[in-house]
Amino acid sequence: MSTPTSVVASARAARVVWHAAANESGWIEAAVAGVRDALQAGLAEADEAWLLLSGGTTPAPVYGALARQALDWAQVVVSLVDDRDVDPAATGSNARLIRDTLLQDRAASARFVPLRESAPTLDAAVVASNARWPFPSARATFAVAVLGMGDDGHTASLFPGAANLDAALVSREPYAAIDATGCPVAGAWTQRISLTPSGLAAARRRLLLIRGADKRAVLERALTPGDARDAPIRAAIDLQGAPLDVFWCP
Ligand SMILES: O=C(O)[C@H](O)[C@@H](O)[C@H](O)[C@H](O)COP(=O)(O)O
Repeated sequence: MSTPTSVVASARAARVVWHAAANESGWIEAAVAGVRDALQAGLAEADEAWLLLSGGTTPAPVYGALARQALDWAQVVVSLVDDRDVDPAATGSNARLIRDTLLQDRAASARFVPLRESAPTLDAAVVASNARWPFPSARATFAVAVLGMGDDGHTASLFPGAANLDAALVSREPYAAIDATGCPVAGAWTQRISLTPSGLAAARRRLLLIRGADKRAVLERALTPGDARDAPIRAAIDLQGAPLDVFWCP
């Protein structure tokens, strides 16, 4: 017997906690507090707390403010939710974004584990990242993942319409290669390495940073019944464990 639409919609809505701020400074403060609290919880139970970050144009001010937080950064491992198949010094590199924003100030003492640089080719980088994946672990916890979302409902580099999206959505590996050729929101960076829902499921906390009315509407639509292939953010919303903490401002 199929589940009534209203039940699916309310089930998804219950998997999201909204943290709406009136302005950018309030949004930054709330998001930084969310990440800091998740890292501190992770450090309270393990020697190492992992923080996986997304790229894009939205999170930089949050990462810059986070870098100034008084945390035991030497016990934090920073890695990526996804990256593009570009040189680490290129403007489109998420690794470069993290180096330029988060790995400064107090957070400079964190260990950084980039994705794309770990091997000569994208496919080899996916193999290396999956081989290196430490979770579950007795000494490290995947404390928090910071996600973004595009206007097409993608998160990480899980783009609707991507050739290998279906396989990535059901993969048991933490990372997958994504060919986002033909996906408008991917822009010039069509070849990607991305966390899969399996990889994201290992995170104790998952935070989504979005801004503006358009993205709020995209997320509200994603809370209605429908397939994650049409709005891959649904794969993050539907994960078991802690609900998705959404930090939004106009
Ligand atoms: O590599 C990337 O592009 C990101 O990891 C991606 O998941 C990003 O978070 C969204 O595309 C939102 O990007 P904006 O913040 O630029 O809208």
